[in-house]
Amino acid sequence: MTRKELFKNTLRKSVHAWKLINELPLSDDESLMLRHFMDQPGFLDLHWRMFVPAIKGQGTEEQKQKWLPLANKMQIIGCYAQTELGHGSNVQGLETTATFDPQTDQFILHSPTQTSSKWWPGGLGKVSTHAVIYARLITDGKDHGVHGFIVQLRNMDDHSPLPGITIGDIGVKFGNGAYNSMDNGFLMFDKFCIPRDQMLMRLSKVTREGKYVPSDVPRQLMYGTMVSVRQTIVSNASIAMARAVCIATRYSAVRRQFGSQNGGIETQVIDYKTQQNRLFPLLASAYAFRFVGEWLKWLYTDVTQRLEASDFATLPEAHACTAGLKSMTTSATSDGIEECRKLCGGHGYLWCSGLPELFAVYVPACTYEGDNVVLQLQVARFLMKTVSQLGSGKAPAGTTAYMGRAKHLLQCRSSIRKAEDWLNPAMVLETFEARALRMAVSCANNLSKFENQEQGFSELLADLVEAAIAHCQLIVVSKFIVKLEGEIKGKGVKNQLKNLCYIYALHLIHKHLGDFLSTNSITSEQASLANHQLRSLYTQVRPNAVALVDAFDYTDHYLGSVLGRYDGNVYPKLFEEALKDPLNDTVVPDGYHEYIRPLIKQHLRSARL
Ligand SMILES: CCCCCCCCCC/C=C\CCCC(=O)SCCNC(=O)CCNC(=O)[C@H](O)C(C)(C)COP(=O)(O)OP(=O)(O)OC[C@H]1O[C@@H](n2cnc3c(N)ncnc32)[C@H](O)[C@@H]1OP(=O)(O)O
Ligand SMILES: Cc1cc2nc3c(=O)[nH]c(=O)nc-3n(C[C@H](O)[C@H](O)[C@H](O)COP(=O)(O)OP(=O)(O)OC[C@H]3O[C@@H](n4cnc5c(N)ncnc54)[C@H](O)[C@@H]3O)c2cc1C
Repeated sequence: MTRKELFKNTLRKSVHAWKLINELPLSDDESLMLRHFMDQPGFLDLHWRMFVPAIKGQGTEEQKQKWLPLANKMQIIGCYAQTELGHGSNVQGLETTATFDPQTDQFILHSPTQTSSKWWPGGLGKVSTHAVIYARLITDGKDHGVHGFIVQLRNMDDHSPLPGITIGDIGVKFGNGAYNSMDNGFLMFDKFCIPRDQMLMRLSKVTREGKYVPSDVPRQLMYGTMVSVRQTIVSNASIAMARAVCIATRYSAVRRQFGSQNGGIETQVIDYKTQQNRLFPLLASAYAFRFVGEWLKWLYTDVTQRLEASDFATLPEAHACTAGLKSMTTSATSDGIEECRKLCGGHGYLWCSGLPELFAVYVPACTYEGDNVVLQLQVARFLMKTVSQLGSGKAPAGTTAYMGRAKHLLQCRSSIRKAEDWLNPAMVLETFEARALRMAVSCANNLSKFENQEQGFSELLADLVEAAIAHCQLIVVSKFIVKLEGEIKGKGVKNQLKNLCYIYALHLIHKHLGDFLSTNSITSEQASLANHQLRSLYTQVRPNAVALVDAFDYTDHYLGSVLGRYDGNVYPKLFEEALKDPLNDTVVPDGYHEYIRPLIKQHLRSARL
């Protein structure tokens, strides 16, 4: 499809989905499932996942009563317009202004520079009638920082932009289809006025007289919508990883290369230990991310309930966990999808393998909802704070509780003696805890050598990110282990999941061996025992690998991959796909008479001379 066709077709699908949701009707969970099968980014994502939650989280009761019924019936369509051309990560650096005019009881929204143009918001370019706009609040000449406002963008009769608003799509993005179904947009305000009651005023207010009244709740609650989406992105990482792994695993069982004895059949590539060493850790990651996603959902629900009761104690941890796990799982999934493409050899590069499109549509997850490095630095700040409070009498809680055993973890030596010890959950966990704590403490020690903490922090950024990743990996491993300790339905399933859990953990040790060795969390002998155990786990997973991806229950239609077909009938279908290509509509291609024939005829003439 052309961009225009793709966009229009996505509108058609979205509106049809909305019709089904109402007519059947579908529950919230079923509606999410429908979005999952629609399988295309579109304006509904931003309306439901960001616009509505922003009003719910930051609006007063009156604002919610006014705006939510309209949004819930989709009588208005909204988006989340925070990022600008000049600033995305640095939210406090946004430039759009919202200046209160006491004469008219209005805010005047203005884009003072080119870099202050809103740039990127999904659904903004062509669809949204409204947006939650983030802008600097100015009253009586004083800048109070960034706040949220509900703003109507387009005329409700003919969809034209309201006077004072310039709006459009930012252009084609990475990939062929992929994220191009979405109208990511730009927006500029030219002294555009909105009534005072359209500032989202749950967290702070501006009175009729123009007085700014901050509330006593943390201002970071303004970032709540991002926390909520980051949490869902972790579960989505599992879905995308599982999809790529399903394709690569099934195809690896179909594909044969080398190893034929006496004219017999060749070896299935899935039987090569190199293939297993690249594929099975990704299979394990798909399960691991699913379980940590379930846990994160619980954590998010818990913190939301606490916030409602004005208990803000766990907010920093919820922020660190959602930011860190969003970052870690999306980076691993993007890399994993690309690895799955390579695992499928040349055919993985074909569009009909399903992997190029999956990669193109998935990879912006490393950037949207917070650049992955920027987010790990938030985790690092949280860890440095926690380390600095050790010994103060305040026991670390939640995911940093292990730091409370700092004395032990800083000096303990791993008691792994034989390969099977690597199947002991307590030993594995302690190894990850020791590594994470030692990396965090080492960063804290290095930071303390700087007189200026901020300067030290910026000097040590790379180490800090690594410490944050170590902490996040510990969380994923520990939540996988917790999952195994709970009730798991299905005969034999627990053993399979155990294998995957240890593959996940031991492969991380292998991949980050430098961390584990340099922190003395393990010795090189223990590392080689881990590798030995890993190979044995691969052998155990091998006979069940296809069943473990079939368990994701993806239909062929959803997978959209000739290589990942359930029936394994790959080769005839590759031909079928090739023959569908428009280039094969004619035997002699368009352009032959214009370019090829004159070229070769000229060659023949000169050859005769
Ligand atoms: C089934 C298939 C379906 C598929 C559907 C997929 C689902 C996804 C749908 C939507 C898809 C895409 C949408 C994408 C939308 C967007 O991208 S919206 C824009 C997102 N933008 C960002 O994420 C910006 C990133 N930047 C920030 O979040 C912050 O500014 C940053 C965290 C970098 C902080 O910058 P600072 O300037 O340092 O922060 P301050 O504002 O000064 O605050 C400092 C303190 O506040 C704490 N903090 C920061 N963020 C939060 C938070 N969210 N919650 C709680 N606390 C927070 C921070 O730790 C500091 O605390 P301290 O002072 O140290 O104690
Ligand atoms: C597909 C897509 C959809 C989006 N949808 C929306 C939307 O609906 N609404 C919306 O408001 N926004 C949206 N965005 C914008 C998105 O949230 C931002 O692009 C994102 O937050 C990253 O910010 P940035 O572009 O400013 O990156 P930058 O911060 O400019 O990053 C550039 C580089 O600088 C590095 N960097 C930046 N700061 C630091 C630092 N402090 N320390 C070390 N390194 C640093 C980063 O790691 C990165 O390598 C979307 C983006 C994409 C790609």
